[in-house]
Amino acid sequence: MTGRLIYLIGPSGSGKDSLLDAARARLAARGCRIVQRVITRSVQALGEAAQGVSPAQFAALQACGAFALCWQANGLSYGIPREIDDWLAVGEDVLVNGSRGHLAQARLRYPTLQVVLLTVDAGVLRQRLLARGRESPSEIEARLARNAQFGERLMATAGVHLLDNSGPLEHTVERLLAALADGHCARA
Ligand SMILES: Nc1ncnc2c1ncn2[C@@H]1O[C@H](COP(=O)(O)OP(=O)(O)OP(=O)(O)O)[C@@H](O)[C@H]1O
Ligand SMILES: O=P(O)(O)OC[C@H]1O[C@H](OP(=O)(O)O)[C@H](O)[C@@H]1O
Repeated sequence: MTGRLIYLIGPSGSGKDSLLDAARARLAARGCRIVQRVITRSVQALGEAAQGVSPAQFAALQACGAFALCWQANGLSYGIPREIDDWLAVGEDVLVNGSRGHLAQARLRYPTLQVVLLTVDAGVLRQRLLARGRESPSEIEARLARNAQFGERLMATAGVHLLDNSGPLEHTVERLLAALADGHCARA
């Protein structure tokens, strides 16, 4: 029996961490794990359920095969611990906060990956990033510029389930849970 790997992606500031936090208990009640990421970000700026490591520590973990998936973006390195393979192997569903830039590689390793793309109106996105205040104004502009690389191409990609988070977070939580329960997140 193999569990489902659900790969949540979306622009920086679209609300991935907020959505995972808000849905965490209900996902757990359904047997879906949310994996803790390893990120080369200072503990002060983590702002999410992630493990902060130095670049040297990240490189050492990567070298010894600690990650099922890993990527670089926004000047940081991100790793998904390989424990997810054990969970999937015993039939547990696993949800990861992924990267749009790493989607093709993730699909190569996990051909049945279920992709959920969180979307948000452009003006709302900028306001949310500014209000969050985790990055400097120039870093925020760089993140918005990164979004332009992806454009709307991903929204038209087969096997990508769109989930809009421009409105209240509680509504997005309900729609995520419904999509997962109904199997609307078709396997790629
Ligand atoms: N539906 C919503 N309504 C209002 N504010 C929201 C909503 N969803 C998220 N936010 C706020 O938007 C900001 C960005 O959300 P969050 O940090 O979860 O985004 P993210 O996609 O995880 O970003 P990143 O990829 O950069 O970590 C936060 O300040 C959060 O509180
Ligand atoms: O732009 P793309 O490739 O989708 O994602 C790049 C990475 O940046 C964001 O993390 P954070 O804002 O640093 O927490 C995402 O969660 C992702 O891991």
